[in-house]
Amino acid sequence: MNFESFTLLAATDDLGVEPAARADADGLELRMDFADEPLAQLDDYDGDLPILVTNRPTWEGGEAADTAGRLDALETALKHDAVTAVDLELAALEGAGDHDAGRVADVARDHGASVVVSTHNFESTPDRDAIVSRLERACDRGDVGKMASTAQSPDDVLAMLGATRELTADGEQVATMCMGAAGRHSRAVAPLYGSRIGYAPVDPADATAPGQYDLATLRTLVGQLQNDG
Ligand SMILES: O=C1C[C@@](O)(C(=O)O)C[C@@H](O)[C@@H]1O
Repeated sequence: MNFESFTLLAATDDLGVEPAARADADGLELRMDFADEPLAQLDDYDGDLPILVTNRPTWEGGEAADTAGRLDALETALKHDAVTAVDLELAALEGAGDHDAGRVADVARDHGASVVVSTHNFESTPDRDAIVSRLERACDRGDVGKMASTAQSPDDVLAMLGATRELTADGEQVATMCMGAAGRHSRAVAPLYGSRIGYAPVDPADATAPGQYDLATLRTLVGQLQNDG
């Protein structure tokens, strides 16, 4: 996955959804922190879609303990040919937590995999300049800078879309979305402003974040809006 154009990922904790995702997804996001035996799942995987692996620590809204083992698991996952991208938290790359995530980025590059550097806010959305500044730091450390914030108003979504457009115009690769009910439509609209990655569960009951559309719906929405252009 090079993310040179919009890439829609089926977000999941179960690689068994791959056949059902093929019609609408460009790849899978395996949320290793949500999954049962994620490395065994990767050992058994024989699907067609490429995989981005994420192992989100508890301090960034996930379920993985902040241990060296969390990063070790990502490094082991990167040894699988189907794994062509990895998500690393900006905070982990900038020294938060107890372990240096930079070693995972090095392994990713050794395997020709893309590095998505992510940052999340489950309470609010910063102003546009703060979004730009934080995403620039993320872009400096990987191939795509990603922000998922929580919108409380249409103004929050406007700030995220404006930042997305600004950074894209500057030549940066970003992935942006606003979580929650007020931000939900940004998942369909942000790609028109340059966002490179979307996340959606095959089954809406299996959402990995607030406000996600199901995969088929998001593919339809983005496709129709892109065709309107
Ligand atoms: O960081 C992201 C984005 C996301 O939180 C979303 O809002 O769709 C979903 C997560 O699975 C993914 O790792």
